[in-house]
Amino acid sequence: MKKTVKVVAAIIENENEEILCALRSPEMSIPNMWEFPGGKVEEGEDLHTALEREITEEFSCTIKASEVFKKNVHEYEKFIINLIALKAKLIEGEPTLSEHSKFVWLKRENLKSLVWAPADIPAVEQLVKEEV
Ligand SMILES: Nc1nc2c([nH]c(=O)n2[C@H]2C[C@H](O)[C@@H](COP(=O)(O)OP(=O)(O)OP(=O)(O)O)O2)c(=O)[nH]1
Repeated sequence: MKKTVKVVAAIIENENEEILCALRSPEMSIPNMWEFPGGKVEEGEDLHTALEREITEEFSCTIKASEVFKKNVHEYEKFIINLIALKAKLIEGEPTLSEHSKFVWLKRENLKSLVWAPADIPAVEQLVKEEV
């Protein structure tokens, strides 16, 4: 049976209504695909704490996570992902690359120009439709 992993992802919006998009590196699972940065929720951890921890680990900056924006369960070849995307704001520092290949800040209308991890598509679609 495939394992289900619970993953939180941050939709971090800046003051220009741009959203942080990160490219998974060739060494990561689901390589060379764009995602909303985040990672796996640890045992006993709440969603907000998990997300804030992951962003500090991966981007050396501090965010404040807010509401859940979109949930999606997606079956990959090797596992099932329960992806929970939360809105977030940068509260300290600027994102710095470590594990990812690159990151970009994009306006909602340009999000579909990237090749997204399949599990992220519903969140991308909802963001493109969202009124700001
Ligand atoms: N962080 C993140 N992961 C995503 C997204 N969409 C998607 O399919 N994934 C997949 C890629 C990975 O297989 C998994 C999350 O693992 P990860 O590698 O980012 O998390 P982690 O840092 O906790 O993992 P690790 O240290 O155990 O490798 O979920 C997304 O938008 N954000």
